[in-house]
Parts: sequence; structure tokens; C-alpha cells
Amino acid sequence: MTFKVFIDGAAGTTGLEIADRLAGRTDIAILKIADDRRKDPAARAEALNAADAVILCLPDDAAREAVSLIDNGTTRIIDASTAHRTAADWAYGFAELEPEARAKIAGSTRISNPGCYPTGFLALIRPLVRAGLLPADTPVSVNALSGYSGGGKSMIAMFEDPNDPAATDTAARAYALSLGHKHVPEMQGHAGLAHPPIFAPTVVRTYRGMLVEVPLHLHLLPGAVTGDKIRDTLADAYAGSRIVRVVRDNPSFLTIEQAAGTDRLELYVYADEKNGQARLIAALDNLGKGAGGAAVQNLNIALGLDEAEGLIL
Ligand SMILES: NC(=O)C1=CN([C@@H]2O[C@H](COP(=O)(O)OP(=O)(O)OC[C@H]3O[C@@H](n4cnc5c(N)ncnc54)[C@H](OP(=O)(O)O)[C@@H]3O)[C@@H](O)[C@H]2O)C=CC1
Ligand SMILES: CC(=O)N[C@@H](CCC(=O)OP(=O)(O)O)C(=O)O
Repeated sequence: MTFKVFIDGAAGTTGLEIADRLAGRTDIAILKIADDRRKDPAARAEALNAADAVILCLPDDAAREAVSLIDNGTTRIIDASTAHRTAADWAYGFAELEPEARAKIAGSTRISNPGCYPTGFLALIRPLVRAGLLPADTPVSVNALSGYSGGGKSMIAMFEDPNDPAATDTAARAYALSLGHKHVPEMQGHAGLAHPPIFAPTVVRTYRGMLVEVPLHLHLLPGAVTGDKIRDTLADAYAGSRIVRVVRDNPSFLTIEQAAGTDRLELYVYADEKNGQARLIAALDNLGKGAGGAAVQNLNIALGLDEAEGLIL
């Protein structure tokens, strides 16, 4: 069987990543529209309704518009934007996050792809909240580094503009300093936390890749929470996953590039029980498990295929 798939926003950063992963597959036929009509709602509506599944790689408003253009009740939608990530009537497209998540994705025509930073954060924190190691009212911070492709075509153009010294002379840029980043409700909501985490992201001069870190004060948690206990809880939560991997041998340093170019999500736990401190760190590719890889995984699940088909592991 061949499924018809339309990528709305196929010329963008995430759209191109997804097309790469689907190229050469005999079970998927990509529907295309002429380049000069790629923003034409009539042409998009035709492709959106003809497809078995669509992947929206668009800004939030255009993603909402695309959803409104689909009127057949059967096309499965995977939305890579932020528009529907906390909507109760959409399945949250993080198959490994909850025991029932995969079945919800498989049974839904509305699937929201997680944000890149929330993917790292939630993978580290949600199993700990669910297991009761981290009470829901624990104050939590998230420090993160992202490659500049995380900001899409406009940020790529800015970082690569040879005539803009403000960009080319910048190695790292801390941002979201107003504390109001759009990913915070997604992180808080899907983690099940009572308070919004303090989110401190930095974009760096490398194209792709991501490190997401949650520091924890173990001595403030109830019970004797150790690094081993956290690692075992995470390992149980992701047992059998080919994509989410809990690494047991801690290297002496981690790099933003180490999962770049892959769809893997690597989780590390560093702990110093004597001083009651831990650093939980996720390494991923913002364009891999953080966007395109997750979208292809969700597509596979929605179409009843092997979830890792076409992924770079
Ligand atoms: N980059 C990343 O690491 C991640 C991105 N995302 C999300 O994925 C979505 C896409 O992001 P990204 O690929 O980075 O962004 P880009 O800016 O690289 O690509 C967006 C694409 O959408 C096109 N577009 C804009 N408006 C319309 C419209 N009305 N109709 C059809 N096409 C339109 C743009 O056209 P044009 O080429 O003319 O600009 C562009 O090609 C965003 O919602 C983003 O937040 C999610 C996780 C990670
Ligand atoms: C470096 C950079 O700017 N990154 C983007 C997030 C990229 C991403 O995850 O996209 P979504 O917002 O759709 O999840 C940002 O912070 O807005």
C-alpha cells in the first residue's frame, strides 16, 4: 500500500528535513504543488484534502489556516508548529512520553509534534513526576543550547549573512530573557508541574544540535533520591525504545553536536549525592527528534507502520 503525504511548508527548514527522510520510500508518495502556488490556499486545500496524511511545517498562523482548509474528516494531520501543542483535542505526538501516548497518536487525525526544547525537557522530567520522585510543585529550571537552524530560514539567513557582523561575530546568544518563551506552557503542561519552569535558552553558532539541562537539588526532594534512582526510573520509562536512550556510562563532557544529524534522544544523569545535586541532560538534534524525525515517527505510527522507518538512528 502507498500512502499519499503532503508536506505544507515543504520549502522550509523542517519541511526539507522531512522530505529527506521520506525520499526513496516505496510506501509513501509525496504530493507536490507548483512552487509559485505553494502559499496559495486553493492549491494547498486541494493537496491537504487529497492526502492520507499531511505534515504542517509552517508558522503557527499558517498551520491554523491549513487545519481550517481540511474538510474531509479523514486526513491525518501532524502539525510541527506550536499552534496545537497544548490543545486538549489534539494527541501530543511524543510516543515515548506516556504509556498510552502511542495508541492516542495511532487513533487520532490531529497530532501535534512536540517542540525541540520541550522534547529534551519532558523526556527528562515527566517520568520523574509520574513516579513521584519529583513532586509536582518542585521549582524547576531548564538551561538549553540550540543550533541556529532552530530559528528556521530567517535565523539561518541571519547567522550566515557575511555582511552582518552582529550575527557573524556572535558565538552564542542568550535569549527569551523576558521569561515568556512560547515553549513554557507546553513544558509545564505535559510535565504535570504546578509552576512554569524557568527557561533559559541560548542559540549558538552551529547549524544543528541541542543540549537541554535540568539541574536538580536532590536534598530538597522527599525521600532519598539518588542519581541511580533517577537513571533507573528513566530507563524503565524508555525500555525497549530504539530512539530514546538512557546512557549509563557518563562521559566527562557532552557536546551540542553529539546527536546532530540523527533522530536519537540521549539522556544522561550526573549526580553528586554528597552535596545533594544532580544535572539531568538531554542531547538531541533540533531538526531530528526535535522536529523532522519526530514528525516522521508520528507519521509512521498514524499510518500503522514501523515507527522507526526512515529515521536516522
Ligand atoms: N527549525 C526547528 O528546529 C524547528 C521548527 N519547528 C516548527 O516547525 C515549523 C516550521 O519551522 P521551520 O521549518 O524552522 O521554519 P522555516 O521558516 O524554515 O520554514 C517555514 C516555511 O513555511 C513557508 N510558509 C510560510 N507561510 C506559508 C503559507 N501561508 N503557506 C505555505 N507556506 C508558508 C515559508 O515560506 P518561505 O520559504 O517563503 O519563507 C517556509 O518555507 C514552525 O512552526 C516551527 O516553530 C519545530 C521544532 C523545531
Ligand atoms: C534557536 C531558536 O530560536 N529556537 C526556536 C525554537 C525552535 C522550535 O522548537 O520550534 P517550535 O517553537 O515550533 O517548537 C525558538 O526558541 O523560538
